[in-house]
Amino acid sequence: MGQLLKKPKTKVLKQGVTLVHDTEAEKAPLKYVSFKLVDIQANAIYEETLGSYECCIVVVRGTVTVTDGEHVFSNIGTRSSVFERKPTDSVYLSNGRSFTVTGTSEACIALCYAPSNKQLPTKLIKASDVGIENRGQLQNKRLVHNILPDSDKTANSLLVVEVFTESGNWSSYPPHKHDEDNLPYESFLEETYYHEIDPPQGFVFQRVYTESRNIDETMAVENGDVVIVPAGYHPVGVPDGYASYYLNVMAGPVRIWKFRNEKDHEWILSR
Ligand SMILES: O=C[C@H](O)[C@@H](O)[C@H](O)CC(=O)O
Repeated sequence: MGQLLKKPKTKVLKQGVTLVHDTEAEKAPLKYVSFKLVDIQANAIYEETLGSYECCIVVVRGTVTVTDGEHVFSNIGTRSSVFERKPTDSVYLSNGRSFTVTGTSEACIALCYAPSNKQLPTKLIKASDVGIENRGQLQNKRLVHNILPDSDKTANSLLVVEVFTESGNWSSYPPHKHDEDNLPYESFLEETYYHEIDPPQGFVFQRVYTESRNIDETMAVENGDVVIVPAGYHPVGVPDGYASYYLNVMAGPVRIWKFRNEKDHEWILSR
């Protein structure tokens, strides 16, 4: 297997708290972005103190209570499955903050990290405040929940978005990249994908490839996998009969999402 596809690797941290993904521990080839996925049982507590990182805690499913010692966000989370296709609650915590997450039901949280040196206020990103976008046409349609878009100044470097792609459709397509620090034409953003598939025995195809093809991995991605995008184009194709969910984390030297479509495939936008 190449180095960009990460399968779940469970590690019990303490009673009722299981680490499922940890890109840093898995030595992912990333400098800016890191990602953890944690399963929390009811009444179990995950705790962490952030160094020079900020973190967006996304309540993937179930409900939790988050506190940083000053704020308490009780019983947040809106769904028992991502495939309810509704936005969820998230919490932004800046560098230097300590926090705990207590399960108020059986829950799964995504911890999305990026560098941060200027401490910003802790913030509950309510489901009702998440921007919803229907993008694309024909077989390129997808539903996007903008949890932390670059237009939202809550964070210093973190960008977080979740994307739903229905049966037989493509997303992150036409292939685009954001791997050159060349504004205003393109920004450099590393990216992670946390994938879920419905029904869960399904798979999606994702290719990650650079202009030079020094990176060129085509993966069959299964439910619960993570894909690392250090650079390059990164389209996703969803087989007939299945639905795809992925949670994206992006970060780089400048917090702007400015991508470039691959010239060979840009024509599909003008149909
Ligand atoms: O760069 C961002 C990621 O590729 C996805 O969030 C993508 O933009 C989703 C989409 O528009 O298909």
